[in-house]
Amino acid sequence: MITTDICIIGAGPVGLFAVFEAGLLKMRCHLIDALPLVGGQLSEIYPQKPIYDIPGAPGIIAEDLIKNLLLQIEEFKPGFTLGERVEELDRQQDGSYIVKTNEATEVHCQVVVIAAGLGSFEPRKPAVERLEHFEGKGVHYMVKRPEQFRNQKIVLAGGGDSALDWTIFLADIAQRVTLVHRGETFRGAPDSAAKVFELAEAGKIDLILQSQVNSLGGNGVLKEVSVLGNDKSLTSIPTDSFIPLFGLSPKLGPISDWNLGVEKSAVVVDTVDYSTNVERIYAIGDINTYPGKLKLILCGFHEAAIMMQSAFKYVYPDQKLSFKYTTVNGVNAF
Ligand SMILES: Cc1cc2nc3c(=O)[nH]c(=O)nc-3n(C[C@H](O)[C@H](O)[C@H](O)COP(=O)(O)OP(=O)(O)OC[C@H]3O[C@@H](n4cnc5c(N)ncnc54)[C@H](O)[C@@H]3O)c2cc1C
Repeated sequence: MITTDICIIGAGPVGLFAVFEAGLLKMRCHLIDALPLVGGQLSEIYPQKPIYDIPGAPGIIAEDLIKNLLLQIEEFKPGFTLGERVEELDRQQDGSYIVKTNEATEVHCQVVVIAAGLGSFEPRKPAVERLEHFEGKGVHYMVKRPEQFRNQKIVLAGGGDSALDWTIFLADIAQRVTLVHRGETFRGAPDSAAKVFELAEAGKIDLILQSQVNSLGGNGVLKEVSVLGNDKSLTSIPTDSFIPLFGLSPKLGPISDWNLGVEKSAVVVDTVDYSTNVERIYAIGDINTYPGKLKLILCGFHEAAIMMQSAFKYVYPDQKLSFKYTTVNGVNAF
């Protein structure tokens, strides 16, 4: 059995930064993630996307932010169990917990921090004939490595931020990008929508509005998509890759069995310290909800700092916590 002070479920950006905040208070952490790699959505969904709203790190590429977070917590020597999903929390008589995974790993801890993001997230799949048949043979639900699309003919579908951002990004490296959207206007950021219209007007991409991709064709690998217009017209587009981007459907998974307050697939927390309704269990980052919640990385970082100050009392019940600034470079490890 692994023994630690704080067990963090989810090694996304927020779970990783929580290790730093715990470390400043001399609390040890062990992280568990269902994915085989750390970084959460940043590693799994958009490793190459620039992030513009991290204070002091303008335009940082997602995977670089994760590398930096790992560097920042290195001195606190966190433990990692990757590729295993937390299934069960077992409360002990003294109030501590044993956290159990699907691979029978057990972690004994004083405090549980749920930093599980979207839970077990799955892409929303549109109703397109033969979509699943071409998965891995031309159909991609995420853009993990944009380079793989270099010089390809690509069709994207969707009207949100992901569809707009990737249309703009891939326009520079693909042979041809076509964006298909069922509406006339986009749900995504107005700036990105304006840029997409600009690219279409300049002839750099093809924009097909008021239409939907309705079937895929090819022999073994994807060769074409067929697009059905609202006016019932049918167009066939030669395609190497089809990327439907209709968001992720959050699934709480085992978290919904832990007697926590849950609203709209998120864990309800107290905004004083991001604690849940169950003592010694906190929830931070995208997984939690409270009035005014914003699902942003920097909000999760803030929650981690506040939450660790509150958790201190369970790890060091005999000590009084006094707030200090981090003024020393190189905090001692344990
Ligand atoms: C395309 C896109 C672009 C974005 N751009 C920005 C941006 O520019 N700026 C910004 O601030 N935010 C952005 N976001 C949002 C940002 O990615 C999230 O706010 C952030 O990832 C939340 O971090 P997190 O650590 O809470 O959760 P996540 O990154 O979701 O990580 C949670 C981890 O928990 C794991 N997990 C879940 N359940 C279990 C379980 N039972 N057992 C073990 N592990 C589990 C998951 O596998 C996952 O790795 C973007 C999101 C998307 C999809």
